Amino acid sequence: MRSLFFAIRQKCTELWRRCTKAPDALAAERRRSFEIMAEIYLLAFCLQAAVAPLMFLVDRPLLGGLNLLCLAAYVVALVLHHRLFVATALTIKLCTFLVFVIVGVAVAANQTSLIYYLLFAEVELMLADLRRRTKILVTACLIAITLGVLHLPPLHGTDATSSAVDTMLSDLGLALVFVMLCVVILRMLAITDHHEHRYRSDAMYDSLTRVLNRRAIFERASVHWRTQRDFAVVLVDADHFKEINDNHGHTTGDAVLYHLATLLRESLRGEDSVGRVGGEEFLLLLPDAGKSDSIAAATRIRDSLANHPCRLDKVELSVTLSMGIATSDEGLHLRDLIELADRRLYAAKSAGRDQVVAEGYLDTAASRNAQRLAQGVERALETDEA
Ligand SMILES: Nc1nc2c(ncn2[C@@H]2O[C@H](COP(=O)(O)OP(=O)(O)OP(=O)(O)O)[C@@H](O)[C@H]2O)c(=O)[nH]1
Repeated sequence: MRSLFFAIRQKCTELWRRCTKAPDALAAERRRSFEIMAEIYLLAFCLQAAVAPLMFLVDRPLLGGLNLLCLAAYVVALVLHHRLFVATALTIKLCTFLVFVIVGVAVAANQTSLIYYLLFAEVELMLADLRRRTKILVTACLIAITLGVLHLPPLHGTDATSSAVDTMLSDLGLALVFVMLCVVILRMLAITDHHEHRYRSDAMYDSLTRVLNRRAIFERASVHWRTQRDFAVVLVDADHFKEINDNHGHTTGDAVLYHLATLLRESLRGEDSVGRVGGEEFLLLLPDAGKSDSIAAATRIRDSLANHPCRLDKVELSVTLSMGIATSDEGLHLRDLIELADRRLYAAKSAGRDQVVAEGYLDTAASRNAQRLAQGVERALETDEA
């Protein structure tokens, strides 16, 4: 029974997600509005579907029939919304809704809740992806309609039973308006949160390897530096990577980069950071690590790569890594540290690759690559200070 409940719940959640998810092609700034409007259509559909049978039960067939009309209109609106006919979808929904409210007010003894439905229509209008001018114009129309509806002469009878039923319907209507407003606002916040997380993650992480991007890793390094925390930097570069691209294609090269990044991340501790700072070049930050700890980490990475070589289509691609290590006590500025790690990386390459260099080269002139990396640090520091 429990598993059946969970299975149904999962299916419903999946269906809800499928109906409300913005198409991938939709521009980032339009996704939030798209998703919240899709949620409103679905929510309105569910609530009115729940209320429709009640209308027939309490002998209000006209309202019940109008409810069914609304349900059909919401389905059409949702389909059109998904085809990005956003304005047409909203027009259909609003018009059907207005007919429902106007007729409802004319036949019901108690109009209060139906008037509040018009307020909800205004909320919907404001959230829709329409031009400001259109919103203002339609708002003016909604105000006029609301005032007009307030002065509609009631067509209902005045016997005691009918007014008790109408009061019950009116209370139910008001409760539904509250529920809709709460759900819409909470969903709106959740959708905004979700998109903000996504944008922040896109801004921080490298899209190919999912480790930190160049700017984010340098910013993190500058935070360690400013807080005067002891740390080590390790520059890691794949050897002869060009050959992998040349011999197996760029897509295979991408897969190898992804494999290397995953392996680096998995070989380090939780507080360490990995970032991609160039094509096949990664920067590791190891807080509280001295020279011997960082050499141990580098050895762990090389062992891990030896034990888990990159395999694609059952072909094993042999990749080795060269690394240069520097610790925070070896430079007066962060850029010195990065330059030193780069000189040591260069030394590892010159000495035949597939090795780790953690000593020496303190006085050698900076390589061009080191200057490029150091500029990255400066930029990260500038952004941080701004
Ligand atoms: N597949 C793939 N290749 C990339 C990417 N970014 C850079 N590269 C390639 O990485 C290669 C780097 O080549 P080189 O700088 O000559 O270095 P290398 O071949 O690794 O040689 P050494 O570093 O000296 O061992 C170039 O062929 C770039 O095109 C990427 O995102 N994907």
